[in-house]
Amino acid sequence: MSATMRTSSWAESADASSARPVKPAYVPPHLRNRSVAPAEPPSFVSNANERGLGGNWGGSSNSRQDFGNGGRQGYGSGSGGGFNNRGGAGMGVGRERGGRREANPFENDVDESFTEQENTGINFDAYDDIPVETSGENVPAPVNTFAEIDLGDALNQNIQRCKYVKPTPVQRYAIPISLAGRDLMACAQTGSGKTAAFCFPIISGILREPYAQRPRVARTAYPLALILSPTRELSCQIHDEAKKFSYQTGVKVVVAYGGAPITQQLRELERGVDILVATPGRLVDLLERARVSLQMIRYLALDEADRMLDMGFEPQIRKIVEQMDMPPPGMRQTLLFSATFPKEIQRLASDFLASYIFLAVGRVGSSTDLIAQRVEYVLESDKRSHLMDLLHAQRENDVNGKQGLTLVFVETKKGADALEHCLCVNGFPATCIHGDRTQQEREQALRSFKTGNTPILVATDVAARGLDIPRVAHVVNFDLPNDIDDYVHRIGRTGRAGKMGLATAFFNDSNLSMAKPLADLMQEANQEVPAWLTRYAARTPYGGSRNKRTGGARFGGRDVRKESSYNKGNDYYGGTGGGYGVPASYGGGYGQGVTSAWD
Ligand SMILES: Nc1ncnc2c1ncn2[C@@H]1O[C@H](COP(=O)(O)OP(=O)(O)OP(=O)(O)O)[C@@H](O)[C@H]1O
Repeated sequence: MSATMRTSSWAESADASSARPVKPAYVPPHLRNRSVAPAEPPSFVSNANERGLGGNWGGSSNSRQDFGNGGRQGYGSGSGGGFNNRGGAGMGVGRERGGRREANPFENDVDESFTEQENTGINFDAYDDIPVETSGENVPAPVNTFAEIDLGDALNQNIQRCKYVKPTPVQRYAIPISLAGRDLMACAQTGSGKTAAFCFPIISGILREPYAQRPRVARTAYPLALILSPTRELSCQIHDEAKKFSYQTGVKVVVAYGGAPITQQLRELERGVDILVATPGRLVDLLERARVSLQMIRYLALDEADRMLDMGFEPQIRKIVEQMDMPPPGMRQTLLFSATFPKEIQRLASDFLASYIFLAVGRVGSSTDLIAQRVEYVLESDKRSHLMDLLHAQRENDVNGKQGLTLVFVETKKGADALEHCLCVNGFPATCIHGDRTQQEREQALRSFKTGNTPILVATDVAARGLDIPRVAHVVNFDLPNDIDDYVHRIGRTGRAGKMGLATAFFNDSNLSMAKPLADLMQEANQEVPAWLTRYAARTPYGGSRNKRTGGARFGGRDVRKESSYNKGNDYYGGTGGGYGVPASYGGGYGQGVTSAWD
């Protein structure tokens, strides 16, 4: 067990630093003879090398103790709300195909240490003035209630079990569009219920035509739907959600992701699969072993689609979608979802779609914006002490004894380890997640964070997208990302499903390229932009094309087909008209006939 796990109470730990031989001990602000005000940014003419308050915590990493992992729970054996927490035998009342009892996926909900049910207190009024824009031909009308949609009794019952009272804006639009059989590119803000927006129509569609004849080839699975996501943890989360939505429907959901033993996943696949949730790497492996065939795929969903189609993942996605045996666009239904959709990614994505509808659901109206954003000028050398000041203040302000969770984003895996260590030795219970940790360690870290045992999680971007962790009260961008879209996803780990959240970013001269996009984004969200950031923004250009947001003031993306240059093919992708694989039927026809709806 790491030091983080051994710390029983955050409140005790920061003050009880004498209990362990830790060096250097964190000195809370009230015990220091110093001001705790954040460092002022240097003037633009000075070299930014003046030191702010606080000691140099950088030295502490040399004194790292070996916390080891000895006490960590084994893979898949943890209790309470863990990822891929399948196989709770005998708990459920349902029955899967093949006669196995179906575990009750709702049981873990009450197993969480936070007993308030997160979904009951959603401030849906905050969604009332949210802007919505749709484009494409014959856009189906949105609905206001789940009752208006014919999802079937079993699915409706599960929606009730999830305590979803009414659809979120993205669900109001995306579900009727998908049920009408249309391809969809949906861009909606973080934490707004996109998972259900693509899962409901898929489950409902499979239930409506459940008897598709599938080939009988020994040891090869023929799923009807494929949901791809960029990280293992997100795939597990989608799997957990999809299991809830499909409980007692007979629809079988299986997850396959790297870093975990493949044999267990193969066994699950052999038992039958309707919906396969997967990360691209493990899926390619399964396809190459001929243990999965995509021949029967009727639904393809890409969650975090812009991430899936950027340089890191695109070749694998093309291989899966275009070079194996998956039916082509038009023969399958394709649903792409994200909170951000840069233009160049939209162009790539159109290769996978047929006559699609673009849906943009904007941020919640400014006065009720759910995430309060702060940016503070903090020199590199002061970041650690400044973070500990924030964490300390947070603890002091905690009136009801129920500490919110804090997610701290750093740039590198080494940086994550070092910061976790520094926090631990200074009595702040922290754990970390990044790509160099084993899957077992990653899952344990998340579980410990989620349950509140370790209320501080230091993470690289592996945790930036999609993870839905209740009670994340504060996201700290200890190191700012280089891309404003990454910032949007990171801060979206708080303020989810109508809840309020706080996001603090540390900015210094190494983040100049982010000054303007950050200032613009904060202004759009009606956040207070510090005068010094405005000055930086005025002096520094955008940090490359990726930092020009496509969505303008209200959206995380806008339909690229509306741009006059769309078919001219003279941007940096270099193709000529149609070079993006845009179906001929588009032919510029989106200039007119574009429907636009405002909620
Ligand atoms: N109709 C609804 N009513 C109440 N809660 C809902 C509803 N739909 C979804 N939720 C809850 O909202 C939370 C966020 O949903 P989800 O994780 O799907 O967001 P997301 O849009 O995919 O976010 P991200 O962009 O970060 O991936 C989840 O806890 C989910 O259970």
